[in-house]
Amino acid sequence: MAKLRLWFEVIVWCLRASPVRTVGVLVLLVADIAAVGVLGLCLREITDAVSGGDRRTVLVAAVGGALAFLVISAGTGARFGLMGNLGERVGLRVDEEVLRTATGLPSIEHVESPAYLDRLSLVLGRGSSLVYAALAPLASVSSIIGIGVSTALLSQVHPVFAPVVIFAAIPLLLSRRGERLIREASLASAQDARLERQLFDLLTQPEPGKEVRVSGRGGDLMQRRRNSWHAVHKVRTAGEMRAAGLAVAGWAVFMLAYVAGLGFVVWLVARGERTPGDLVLAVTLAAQLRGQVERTLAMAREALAGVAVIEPFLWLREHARRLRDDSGGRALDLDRLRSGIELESVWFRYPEAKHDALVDVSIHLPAGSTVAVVGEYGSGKSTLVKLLLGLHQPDRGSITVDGIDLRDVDLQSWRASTSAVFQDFGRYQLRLRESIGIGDLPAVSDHERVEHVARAAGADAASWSLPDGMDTQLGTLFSGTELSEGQWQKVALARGTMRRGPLLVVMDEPTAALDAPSEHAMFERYTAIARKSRELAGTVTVIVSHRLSTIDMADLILMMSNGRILEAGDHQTLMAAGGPYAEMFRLHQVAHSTTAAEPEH
Ligand SMILES: Nc1ncnc2c1ncn2[C@@H]1O[C@H](COP(=O)(O)OP(=O)(O)OP(=O)(O)O)[C@@H](O)[C@H]1O
Repeated sequence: MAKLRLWFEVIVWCLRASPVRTVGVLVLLVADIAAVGVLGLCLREITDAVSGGDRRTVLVAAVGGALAFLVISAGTGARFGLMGNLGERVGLRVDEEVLRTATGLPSIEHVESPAYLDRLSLVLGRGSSLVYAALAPLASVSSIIGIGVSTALLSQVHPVFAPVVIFAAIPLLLSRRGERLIREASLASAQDARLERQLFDLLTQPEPGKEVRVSGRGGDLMQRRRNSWHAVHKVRTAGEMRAAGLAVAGWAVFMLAYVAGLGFVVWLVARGERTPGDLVLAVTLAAQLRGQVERTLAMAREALAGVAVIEPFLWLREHARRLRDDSGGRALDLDRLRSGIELESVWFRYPEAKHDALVDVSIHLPAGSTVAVVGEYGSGKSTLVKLLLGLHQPDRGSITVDGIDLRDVDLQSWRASTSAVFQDFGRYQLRLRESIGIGDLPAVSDHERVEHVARAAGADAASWSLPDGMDTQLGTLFSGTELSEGQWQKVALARGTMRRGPLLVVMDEPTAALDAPSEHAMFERYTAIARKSRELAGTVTVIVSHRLSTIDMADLILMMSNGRILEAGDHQTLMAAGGPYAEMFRLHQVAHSTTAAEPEH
């Protein structure tokens, strides 16, 4: 049912994209049905009229035959050309829908799910195949009628030709089976294909490329890429070989029947039971029948390529609909936090991961507090903040904001009440003003506010001597000015503070690219901003950091390990408790004093 609906939808997209081309394809399909029969009949008339000396019939049949030949020879090419053009236009529409789905969903579960990514890689850039899938049934009907007309005319030559269509259907059926094998191979190798693509990007793109060159891991990565390529190639080649074997077998059956049939008519003509015109008709129709079957197969191949896109396309749609339904709820209507954010027995595991990333996490983050999350690598700090932002949903347990469960809230409205800066921040190659302003889209043209935020974050066009001040184009993509890592980070920080009075501010290692003095200055500035937000909206500010020197001023420190909160409290309390936090702090101080005591060379 969903497939039928999609079929109608694609036909409507085609008509909207180009009514002339769509109708052109349909007209050519109908013309193709008649042309083969007309050509055969005209050739028979010409042969018999030449023997009988009937010049007028020869002339009329020659014109008819020429027109039919023109439709057959030029029509198919023209039809594929028109369909290709329609495919490109509709492909854009399909890509847009997929991208809108990918970016418009409230959570990011989908972009971390291999099942989703596999489907996405099969659909993106291949939307045009849907046009073939939608028009192919019509083309197939036209081809099948054409084959029927040819068969009926051949039966006129001799009834023994009536079952010829069965022989024409054998290659069709075997080819369909072959295409299914190719499709299965393509899905089975999608994950390796994605890995191969990723390794290729890693080796060729400038940012990761630097690291690869310095570390000298280029050869190893190339070997891995080669292995992935071979894995993909092996599965796909096996599928293609089996499909080719089936196609050859189908054609062999058809060709045997074709040769035997023509031999039979030659024998009938030799015995004087049929005219030479009948022989020409049989030769023409049988040859054209082969062409018709070939065209039908080509159409079926295109259609199946489209079907290979239909399944993942419908899957993505359904997946997006489910995620949207799951996240449906009322808008969060809070102008300030009174109690705070409460996590109660929260468990979370990434799709297809083997371990829980969060294990039974329960904690109250009081309104107006600054919370620092610390712990070793992979202990669950980023996962915790992603759940707080609603980018993932807990598998068990709940997160409530002033008593309202985030599960019952329209996540877009919660997102509108939050600000976040991540370690892997975006480098938006826009003008500096826009790159900061998009942190709060409705305020992107508020120059005064953008400049104030930029100054506060140290993303100051004047001190960076940018050629066009705040209007300087950033990045090299559009011949703009490239910024240093630290400068890009300051832009990201400024963007993260554009929103006024957010209820939650998240900083997931936002200062990792800054030197120690810049980081210190940055935290002083952000503590002041957090204080102001706290008065305005009871904002909870969550800072994830590995640098203990920057977190001892937090009101609440969460010490994480293996997805659990081991300890929670302020710096003095945790130090007095002498637990894992105190131990980590002591080791940090020892390491720091050892480094400081080392003689300079
Ligand atoms: N997208 C993902 N898919 C599967 N597992 C993931 C994913 N992201 C993180 N994990 C796993 O979840 C656990 C917690 O990861 P998380 O990124 O939250 O740790 P972290 O404390 O922020 O680490 P770091 O300090 O290195 O940033 C780790 O075991 C990690 O391997």
